[in-house]
Amino acid sequence: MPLDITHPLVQHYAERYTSTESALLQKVNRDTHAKVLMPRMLSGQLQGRFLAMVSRMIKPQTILELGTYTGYSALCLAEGLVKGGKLITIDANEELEDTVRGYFNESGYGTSIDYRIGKAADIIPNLKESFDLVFIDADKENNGKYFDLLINRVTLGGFLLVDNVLWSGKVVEDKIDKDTRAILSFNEMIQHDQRVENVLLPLRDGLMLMQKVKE
Ligand SMILES: C[S@@+](CC[C@H](N)C(=O)[O-])C[C@H]1O[C@@H](n2cnc3c(N)ncnc32)[C@H](O)[C@@H]1O
Repeated sequence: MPLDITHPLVQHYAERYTSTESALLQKVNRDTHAKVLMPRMLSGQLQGRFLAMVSRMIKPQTILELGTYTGYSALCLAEGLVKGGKLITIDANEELEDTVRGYFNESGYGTSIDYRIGKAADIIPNLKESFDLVFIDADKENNGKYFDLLINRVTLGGFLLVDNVLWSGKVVEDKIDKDTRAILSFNEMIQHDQRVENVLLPLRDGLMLMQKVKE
């Protein structure tokens, strides 16, 4: 049985006292729950407002997201882009492409978002940019590989966020499956990496927030 990271009543209270989503984000959230497989993957209001707030604090010129899904978190992160800034978001699933492009165009961030379809590990080596903010939310077993591929592409003082690092609480259970093992070893690796300062936030399914402090 997966654990609730946050007591459901506390979660509900936190959502109630967090800014509401824009009309477009509400639509993305609603449509995803009505029409798309695994809607639980969508960041949602609380985490989405957190991502938007972090991005607005950083004011990034360049953002990279791995795992676009229906575009919800990309739209949140784009809120903090400086004028002329760019967000690259990558997803392996081409089935959602038209819908997601529609949301991006509707958002007003359409020209700032570079949406790529393909496997993250194939696309990352061809990216020329360095990034002020990276959000890793794709295939969880490759979190470590993505961190290794990207850490030299993050600007000094820049930030990374990795989602689902508490894996429905399975990280503290006795019985460990393959996916949980990958999450555990990623968290362990980050804890010992001197290039980053890290905070594991028990928000939703766990967010690892890191700042690159050393080359
Ligand atoms: C958890 S969802 C992303 C949720 C989204 N970031 C949000 O918060 O609304 C994970 C996404 O990663 C994508 N994905 C899985 N493996 C991938 C890979 N190797 N490369 C790129 N995307 C991948 C899936 O297709 C899925 O849409």
